[in-house]
Amino acid sequence: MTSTTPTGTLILLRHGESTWNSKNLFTGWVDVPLSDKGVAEATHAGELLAERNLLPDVVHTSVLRRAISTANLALDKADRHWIPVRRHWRLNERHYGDLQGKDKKQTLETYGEEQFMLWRRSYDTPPPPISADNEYSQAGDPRYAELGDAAPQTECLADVVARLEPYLNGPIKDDLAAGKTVLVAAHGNSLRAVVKLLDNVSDEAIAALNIPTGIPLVYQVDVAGPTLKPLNPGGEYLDPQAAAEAVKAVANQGR
Ligand SMILES: O=C(O)[C@@H](CO)OP(=O)(O)O
Repeated sequence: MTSTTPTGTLILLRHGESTWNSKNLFTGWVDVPLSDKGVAEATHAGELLAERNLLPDVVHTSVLRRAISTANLALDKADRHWIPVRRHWRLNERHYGDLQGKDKKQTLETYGEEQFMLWRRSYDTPPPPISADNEYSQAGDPRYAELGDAAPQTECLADVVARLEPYLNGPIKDDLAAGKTVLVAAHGNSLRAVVKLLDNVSDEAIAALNIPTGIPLVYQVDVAGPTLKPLNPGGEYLDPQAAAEAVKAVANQGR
């Protein structure tokens, strides 16, 4: 008797370049729009999906407009603008605490390489928390009202993994298990958290893993167990050459 593993197709898409990516500012939960280049990247992502006939049945996004706009542009290009949408703050970018709105190069110069990289890429050192009167705080933002005092004031990647895991192995896995092709439009660090969970990347190795803007990363996943398991570890970028170049640029931000 042959047994087949129930599998699903999970497409991860980091938003196209934002206006603050182009200005080299720490962004986190600040709700900035796409740049013109980001709009073009998001549209191109839709072309790549259509070319490969990878047509999502449902899309999950964060509650930040750079991810929402990216999903809309890509899906429109792929003629899938009509599919159901689910949004959740658990897919948001890492909250960057008091660094939100600060220039990456200036931060590197002020605090030095070691502190800069600890805040930016260490697994468990969060930046200092943001205060409620900071102009880039999310205090009072109605989209986070349900969180109350639990709303983060800063996060390290470990915090993002912890808040994202129940969503990945909950609503996203449920859609995959129902046979749907799932698009997740999210952010550099929330997708690093997804990749860490899927590929079981160590706390040390995840520091060197960067996600490029606007290039779909496709995983085939086993949906049978309690947690998603990739059948193609590391996934497949639909434009591997562009992805490799863009990954280097993300790694070098601030320099
Ligand atoms: O500023 C941010 O929110 C993120 C993503 O753009 O930056 P970094 O890659 O430095 O973590």
